[in-house]
Amino acid sequence: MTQDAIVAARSISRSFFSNRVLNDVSITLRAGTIHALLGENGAGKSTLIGILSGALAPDAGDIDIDGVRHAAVRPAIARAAGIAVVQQELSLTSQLSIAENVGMGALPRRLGLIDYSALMRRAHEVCALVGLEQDLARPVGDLPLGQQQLVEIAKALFRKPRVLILDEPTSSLSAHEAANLMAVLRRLRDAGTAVLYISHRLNEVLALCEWVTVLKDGVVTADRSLGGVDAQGLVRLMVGREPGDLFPRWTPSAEPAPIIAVEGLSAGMVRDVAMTIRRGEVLGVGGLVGQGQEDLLLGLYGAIPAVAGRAEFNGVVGLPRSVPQANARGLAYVPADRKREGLHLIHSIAWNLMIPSFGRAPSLAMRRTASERERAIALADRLGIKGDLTREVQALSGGNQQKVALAKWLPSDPPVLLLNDPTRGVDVDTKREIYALLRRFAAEGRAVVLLSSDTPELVNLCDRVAVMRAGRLVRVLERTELSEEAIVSAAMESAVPGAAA
Ligand SMILES: Nc1ncnc2c1ncn2[C@@H]1O[C@H](COP(=O)(O)OP(=O)(O)OP(=O)(O)O)[C@@H](O)[C@H]1O
Repeated sequence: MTQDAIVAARSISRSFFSNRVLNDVSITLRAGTIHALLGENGAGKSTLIGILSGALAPDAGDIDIDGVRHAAVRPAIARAAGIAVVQQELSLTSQLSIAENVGMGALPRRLGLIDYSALMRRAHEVCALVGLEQDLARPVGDLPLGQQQLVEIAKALFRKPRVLILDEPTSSLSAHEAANLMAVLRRLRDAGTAVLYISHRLNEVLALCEWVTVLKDGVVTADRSLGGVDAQGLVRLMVGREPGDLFPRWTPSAEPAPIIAVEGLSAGMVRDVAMTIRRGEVLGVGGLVGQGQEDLLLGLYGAIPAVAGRAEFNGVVGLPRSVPQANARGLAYVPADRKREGLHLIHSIAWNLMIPSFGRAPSLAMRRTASERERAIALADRLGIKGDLTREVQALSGGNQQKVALAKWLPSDPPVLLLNDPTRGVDVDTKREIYALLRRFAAEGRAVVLLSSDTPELVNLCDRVAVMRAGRLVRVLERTELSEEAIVSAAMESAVPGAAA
């Protein structure tokens, strides 16, 4: 690469207590280059970007910014140099408006006061750029997770960064929004921005990036051009061995009789949805971000009130009116926002895994039973959650937190499992394990409803895919009709009221 280095980190090491997370890591970010940073969950990617952006100090090593050497980057230095980060976990303030969140920390001022018209103008520009079509006065907390992710990206662009670091920016975006973001990143690259792009979606990395640095257990195992590398080659670089197939081979096992049948369901954003869910199937739920997919799952789960609808649920007539009622009818729900809903962050991995199914409180620490402990160990093993199970969940990498959130539901074997984007932020090896697990689950005669922003996952794993737009179910694609193009075009078509799954 011949472009100018803006940031050059050399021999960076960093430990948390006795755990050495980065070991002698060097990386150079150059103007006009999109650079991928890859590695499995827990490899040290977020820690490295924390160090590059001033959120964390290294224990050893130094960092040149525009040719000036720093032992550690302070946040003010990073800001002045134009380094902006889009974090994996959102850092927005729910009560503030979209515009205020986007401008936060860089509010334009005039005569000492906030210049609201300049704020709105610039906020409009960057929101339009990322494809966020919303009233900018709306509180961010009202938006679904995918749109919040767009706000987070708009917030970074608001600062006109010279170095833009994105940690899993498309993990809650649909194929359409992700493609739009990639077009934006290419334009920024062409205008000279250095982009560091972290993603577990390898097709995106191949389509977007010119250079890759791979971390494995905190050590750089590759730092090279992406020219001539294919998806299998990327996996090989990351896991250090020959990759197997990502998706399991499976034969359809759906029973014709539905376990759940719903008509005229309206709940939250959802309008007049008719659908069936069958034992033995994985039913995908897709579409553009924020079209009511999450509300559909929450409506089925009794977590948001249904204003209308008839239903038969596992032999019982009527929609569940509350989460305990849904649990009693055999439904489990794994939320997307693991930090806020799925996990008890200040408790250990073991404690989280020991919480028995359907919300019963775990036994007190002094009285934990051997079977609870054994269950936690077996679950951790089943999903490849490595290391000491007494660690607090908040100290885990994002992907490993997601594994814990999923693992805690597995032993209860609920007849219907509602999953909200379960592989978001999860590395390729764990994805493979989760996919195999979900198909096994279906083969055992249970039903899986898989809301996913990852279109290849919908195509390769699902018996049928329900596509939503503006709160309505516009199309149900059967297995024989499934392709990424079919899902995207169904998502973009205008709504067809009354289409039924
Ligand atoms: N604040 C912290 N305290 C203790 N350990 C931490 C802390 N932050 C990160 N770690 C540990 O550092 C290691 C690297 O985590 P990091 O988040 O950098 O990984 P990552 O490559 O970004 O993973 P992912 O793909 O899952 O996001 C993990 O073992 C994690 O548990």
